[in-house]
Amino acid sequence: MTTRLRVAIVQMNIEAGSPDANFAKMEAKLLEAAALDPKPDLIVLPEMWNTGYALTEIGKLADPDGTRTKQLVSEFCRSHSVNVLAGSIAQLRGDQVTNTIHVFDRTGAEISEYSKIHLFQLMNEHLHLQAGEAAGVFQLEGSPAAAMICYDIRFPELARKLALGGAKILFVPAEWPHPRLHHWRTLLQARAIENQMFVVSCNTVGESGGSSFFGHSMVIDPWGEVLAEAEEKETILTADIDLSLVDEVRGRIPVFADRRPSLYE
Ligand SMILES: O=C(O)CCC(=O)C(=O)O
Repeated sequence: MTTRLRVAIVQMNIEAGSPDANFAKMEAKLLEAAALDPKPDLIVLPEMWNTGYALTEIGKLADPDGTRTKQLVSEFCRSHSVNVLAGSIAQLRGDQVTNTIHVFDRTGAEISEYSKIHLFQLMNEHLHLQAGEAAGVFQLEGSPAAAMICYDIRFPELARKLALGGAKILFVPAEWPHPRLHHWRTLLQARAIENQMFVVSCNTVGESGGSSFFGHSMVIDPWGEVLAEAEEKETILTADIDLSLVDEVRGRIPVFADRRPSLYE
């Protein structure tokens, strides 16, 4: 098990409604990230990067069973010996579409899948997408990790459940728009501080469907310190994480031992 991880976050402009263009761009971005020196252990991609928020035509655009995504990313992981948290994609399952993260290890094996549990009514997600029904912790290079998607970070009880399940690092692919930058930064920091874990978020940039996405992907440590934060432009943001800090912080302020769930659960 390693406690040190170098992460590379692909903050990019997604072309809504154009999976071919987004797949071509993502392939180039993955190559750019893997070529960084030092090389990252993990590459993190944003929410719905294959289609963007083209929700009214999402049934036609979504990746059937995630096949195209899995082929691209799994092969990439194997040939570059890198882990990829493949953001989320719009995925077709039968006649429903989910907003789904796939995680692949260095061998190209899929190690986790998560579909967004909380659909964002303000952007009509509930009219076009099927909500996920399960959340869980997975092992990334031997360390417990978890993922949520965008609006999910407004639900502290989900993050707490994942932390209680052992997660030391939480990944948050997103397409979070203006004008709620202060919500984004505050909620991400709060999830890190209250759960004493790393938070790694990957937002998008650019205009689409009447929304403007502000970037500001962030890496936050278990004290709530911002280790890295992107600006409002396309970039690959990197940070070095030492997961042993989680145990140190949890030892200093024993929030988990001090909980009194019988009074509030
Ligand atoms: O909660 C918010 O303000 C933004 C959420 C969002 O854009 C999403 O979940 O796609």
